[in-house]
Amino acid sequence: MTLKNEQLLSIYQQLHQIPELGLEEFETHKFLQNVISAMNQEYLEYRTIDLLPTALLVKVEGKKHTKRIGYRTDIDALPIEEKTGLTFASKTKGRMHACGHDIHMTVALGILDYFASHQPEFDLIFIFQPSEENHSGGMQLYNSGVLDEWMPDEIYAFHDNPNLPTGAIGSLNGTLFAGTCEIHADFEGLSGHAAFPHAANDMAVAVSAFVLQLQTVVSRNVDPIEGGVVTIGHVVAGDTGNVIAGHAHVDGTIRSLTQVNNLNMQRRVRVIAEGVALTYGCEVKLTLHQGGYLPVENNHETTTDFMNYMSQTPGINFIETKPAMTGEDFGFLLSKIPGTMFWLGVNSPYSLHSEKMAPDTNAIELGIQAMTGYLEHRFETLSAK
Ligand SMILES: CC(=O)N[C@@H](CCC[C@H](N)C(=O)O)C(=O)O
Repeated sequence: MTLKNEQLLSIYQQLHQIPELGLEEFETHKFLQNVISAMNQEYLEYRTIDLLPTALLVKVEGKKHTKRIGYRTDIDALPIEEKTGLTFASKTKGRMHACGHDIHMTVALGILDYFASHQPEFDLIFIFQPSEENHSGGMQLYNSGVLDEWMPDEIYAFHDNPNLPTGAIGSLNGTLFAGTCEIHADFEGLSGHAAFPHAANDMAVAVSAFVLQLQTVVSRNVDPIEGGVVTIGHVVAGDTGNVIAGHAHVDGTIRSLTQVNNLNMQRRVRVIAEGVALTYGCEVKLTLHQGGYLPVENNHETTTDFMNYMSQTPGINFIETKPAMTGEDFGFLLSKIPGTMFWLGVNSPYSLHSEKMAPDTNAIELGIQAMTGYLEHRFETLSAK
């Protein structure tokens, strides 16, 4: 059987209702297994990973085994309270598929279902990967060795994009997404009475200086043609208005389109933190964590073929996009396996990670059609080589 559009929509709505954070996607894993177990099993083989129990790999045995193509979807959600008002909104308080990984999973299931009943020319490896938003699920999966026997020769994945028209396919040759590095810093000073600042060491002042000085990293240390991002999204200091804060904490992110630039920005953030500690006579504990969030660098050969197919095939709206400062741990997989990441338009007025993000679900069918068509075309290209 092949899944009909109403069934795909129902799968999407059920996934949307059960968002789970990275490494906790147990219900999602079970749901995926149930859906896949109803497909034609003739060509399917499965792998799970003891150390990453929510991951699931499915091989579709091809007619030939001389090439292997990987297709990856992420499966985790975000710690966000949903405010879409949808009838099938999240059933779990404080959890939401606000990054559209439920769309990614549904499209992956649609493609898998198609090839489960139309045996592919070569082996296909479907990777249902946990924890894209944090904990570097892609890197953990790769390092687990699960792919060693099933290593794809090339790999593909997409991210949904609320700014593109429904079903549009976007990509580029080169770096699609940024490499990211998390910033976490704790400042320790001395709390005291608001009336006696000279007898205390105010971490509200120190952390303010840190946040302001970080603004010089992109403006003064980065080649303006290359660009970069340093965002501090979370600052806390002290507890009340008449007590000097003895402790402050910040969380943020560094983003750049090259790894060289990312390392340069990390070095500047470290120097600024040390400088603030010296200036304000406090202790600072700084953690910079990049993990597997390397820049997403599309391979020239696969991406040229992908873009040619998408731009020349009737019925596909292909848009050559600019690089974006979003991060993706698919960057790690692309640093090991050549391949292509692309966008799928879902036309929503609300951005990724918004509590109101509600993708246009018509994109599901269009995404499945575009990608099954491309894979069939890719098999022909590879067979002719
Ligand atoms: C597509 C997307 O929104 N990805 C996330 C990836 C987060 C990486 C890491 N946890 C970090 O915060 O640097 C993004 O925020 O871009």
